[in-house]
Amino acid sequence: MKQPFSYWQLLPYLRPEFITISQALVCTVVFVGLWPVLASLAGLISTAVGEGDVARSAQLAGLIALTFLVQKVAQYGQDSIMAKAALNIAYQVRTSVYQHLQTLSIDYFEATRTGDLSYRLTEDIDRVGEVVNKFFQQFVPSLLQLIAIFIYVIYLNWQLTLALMVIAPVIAFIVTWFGEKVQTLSRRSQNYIADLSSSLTEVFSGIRLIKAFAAEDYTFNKFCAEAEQNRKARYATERLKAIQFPIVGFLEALAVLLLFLLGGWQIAAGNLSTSEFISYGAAVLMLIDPISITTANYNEFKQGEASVGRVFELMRVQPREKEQDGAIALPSVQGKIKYDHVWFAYSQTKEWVLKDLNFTVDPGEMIALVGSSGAGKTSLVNLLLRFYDPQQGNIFIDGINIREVTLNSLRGQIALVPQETILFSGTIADNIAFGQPNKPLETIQEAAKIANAHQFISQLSQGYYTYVGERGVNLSGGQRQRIAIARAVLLDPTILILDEATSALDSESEALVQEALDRLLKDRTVFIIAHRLATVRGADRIFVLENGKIIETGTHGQLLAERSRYAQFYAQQFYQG
Ligand SMILES: Nc1ncnc2c1ncn2[C@@H]1O[C@H](COP(=O)(O)OP(=O)(O)OP(=O)(O)O)[C@@H](O)[C@H]1O
Repeated sequence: MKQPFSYWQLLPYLRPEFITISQALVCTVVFVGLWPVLASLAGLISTAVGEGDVARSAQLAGLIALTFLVQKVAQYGQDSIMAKAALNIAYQVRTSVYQHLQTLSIDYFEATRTGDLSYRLTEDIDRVGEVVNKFFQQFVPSLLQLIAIFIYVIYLNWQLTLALMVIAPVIAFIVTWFGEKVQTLSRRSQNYIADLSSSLTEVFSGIRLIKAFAAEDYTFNKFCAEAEQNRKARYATERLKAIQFPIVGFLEALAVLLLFLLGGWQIAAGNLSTSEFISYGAAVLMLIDPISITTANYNEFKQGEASVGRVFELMRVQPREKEQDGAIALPSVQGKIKYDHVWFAYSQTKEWVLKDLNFTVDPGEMIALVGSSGAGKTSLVNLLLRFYDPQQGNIFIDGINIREVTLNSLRGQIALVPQETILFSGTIADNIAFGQPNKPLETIQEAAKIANAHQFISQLSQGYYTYVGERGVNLSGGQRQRIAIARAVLLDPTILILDEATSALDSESEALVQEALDRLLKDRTVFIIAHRLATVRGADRIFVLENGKIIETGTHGQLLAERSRYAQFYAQQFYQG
């Protein structure tokens, strides 16, 4: 489907820059207005030189130099002020798109290729900034220059101007045609480069799997095919541009020749003096630059329109889990959780993933969720964080419906420790205090001590200031888990959701992680997606999920005694443990 887009969408971002742009335009008017003055001075000095009048020639030369100087200062003002406005606009667009993306639901990011999103936020927005800059810095001055000089040449000799105008529509038609073509081709090649960037992100993040499956050739061939598509599309655009410029240039040359012929005719007819003809010629030469600049700009604007479209398309995506109007901040809670006849389906599949969940968890209780893969454990906890909303039923924390509270206040009281610890680029301290930049180092260290992480962090070369994440130090699985635990300790949530790591740790590391977890879980309401025997045994209650339903609840001992489904599951999953 073709998206409705145009540069009008940039208008709200131009408004705050109104004063800056106006200042730049004042400089533009001075810059442009001096062109006809220079053309007429060129006519006068050529006559003075022709007459051998040295004094007048020198006087005029001084005047011309001064005019040029003023004009160039005005040009500097226009360019520098406009660059500032354009960069401000790109910055505003970039930050508002980023802010908007943050409000979107998890499923949007699951369905969208991250490479494509990054491309839109970087390359596309840069192009938007460039277009705004060129519009005011080049296009508007060139257009005004065209208009000013045009009025001047009509004033000098309208017959000559009329004749020259015959060629202008031909050029305009050819320029427009090429512009449309270039836009179509360039949109295609931008899509290909976005595909390429997404594939690269996938490949680099899945590099272990690719190597493990010896799939290098397969991914290389896929990469080559995508790179080839991009090459072809880019070449088609470049070839078109290569034809466009010579054709427009040739037409311009023809126009100049025509000028000489017609000028001779007008001088012979007594309608034009030689000095005026020289001014006329100088003015026409001054037309060439703005014509080629507006031609080039037109193409860039067409290309840029594709970028504007791709950027603002993101702004039109609406979050699915919205805050209600008048949502209140969730007050500090005790941690009583109630699922009241909750039914949930993912929007893509529409099949019920959770069916009529109905339970209450008391403050400080630890619930282990067990069940086979796909039973709905992750979905159950996702609803508590409002990553998704249930289609039927409601969830309450301390009796407050979570749909009625602000997302920040809800999520601020729940900590999530995922199976895989994600470390962001930054120091270890930044990672522990993730999202809480003002925490003092001592508090961070306290959290790390509780999480059994302090010792190994202190042994790193730069301690808490050691860089991790991309291009940072490598940490073991157990160390990463303890950083994730420290993160949760620092957040000190009332409610904790823990997706237990499945990968086996060596026994020393396991003991350290377990000890850290025991401290973290104390006195909080906890949901653990349990993969280990020790966890299910230690839970106050176990919920056994099957096909989106809770089929059994109870303690480990109770459930085993009942010869339940849990007992079978236990035998299969944990017996070896
Ligand atoms: N984002 C999603 N979009 C569509 N369907 C999904 C999504 N996430 C999970 N599902 C489906 O929902 C069902 C429940 O998945 P869920 O991840 O909650 O199960 P789980 O018990 O946590 O499984 P596992 O132990 O493998 O993580 C599965 O059938 C799964 O395919």
